[in-house]
Amino acid sequence: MATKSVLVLKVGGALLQCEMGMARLMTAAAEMIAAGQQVLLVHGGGCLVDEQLTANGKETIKLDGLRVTPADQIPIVVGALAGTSNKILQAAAAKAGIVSVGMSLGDGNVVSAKIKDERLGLVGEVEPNDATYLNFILNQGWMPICSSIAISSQGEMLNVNADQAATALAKLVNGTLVLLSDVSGVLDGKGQLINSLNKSEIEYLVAQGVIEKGMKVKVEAALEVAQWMGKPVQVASWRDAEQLKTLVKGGSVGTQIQP
Ligand SMILES: Nc1ncnc2c1ncn2[C@@H]1O[C@H](COP(=O)(O)OP(=O)(O)O)[C@@H](O)[C@H]1O
Ligand SMILES: CC(=O)N[C@@H](CCC(=O)OP(=O)(O)O)C(=O)O
Repeated sequence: MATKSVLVLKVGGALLQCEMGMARLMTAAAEMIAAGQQVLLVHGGGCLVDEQLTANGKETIKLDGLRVTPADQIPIVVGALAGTSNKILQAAAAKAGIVSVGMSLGDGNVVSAKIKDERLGLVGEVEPNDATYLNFILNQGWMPICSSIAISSQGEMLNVNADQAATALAKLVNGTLVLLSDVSGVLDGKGQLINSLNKSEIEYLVAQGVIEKGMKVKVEAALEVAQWMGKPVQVASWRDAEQLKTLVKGGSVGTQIQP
């Protein structure tokens, strides 16, 4: 049995287009798993969705960092996230010797899902529900790799922002959440890394337009979990080999979002 809390690592879609980044991340995950650390990987894939929508002649609209997802786009979104993105990561995990289980938010009753806001179409909002399935996988020493496609009780396939998916799963397993993006953390107006941020500082930087789009969604998701758990959530980069090494040792990296 693991003594430390489950490490919930969320990776953004840009990782999937970087072989080296994936290999480094999976090597780090394999080291942690070998040391008895349970790791749950949650992934996005926004850039793959963009590519697939364009290839199919569809247009993308985002509202406040979230993709408006009309019914005719959902098969493409589901294919890109629960299909291609998920399997690319499973393949990279296998190469690093990790036994993984590819899954989505729709599996094993892990979350409950409903439509977030009618204006966004088939975009989901999720709440933690039942950890049995995830704990079963983690207790085998396997790594769940979870996409952000959910299914509502009405049987709708829903597109969930992957940072918000990671938030629900981190709460579900009472885990330690680390959000890994393609930037070293939250940057200030001059492009410098901010080491620590609390609620009022976040509100100020959002109002100033310094934190926007995907980073706004990410920081708000991180703050929610930090407050819920009473401990900081880290926003860091999968690109940075040094940050990954520190993470393996249990250290702090990137921007600490304070409760
Ligand atoms: N203050 C900020 N600091 C860092 N990145 C920011 C900031 N404001 C906006 N961003 C943008 O947010 C992006 C990260 O969000 P997102 O694209 O959703 O990442 P991911 O796909 O990794 O979840 C950055 O690449 C950057 O373009
Ligand atoms: C509703 C919504 O916006 N869903 C996201 C899900 C993928 C995602 O979040 O990917 P990244 O982590 O790479 O940004 C989308 O369709 O892009």
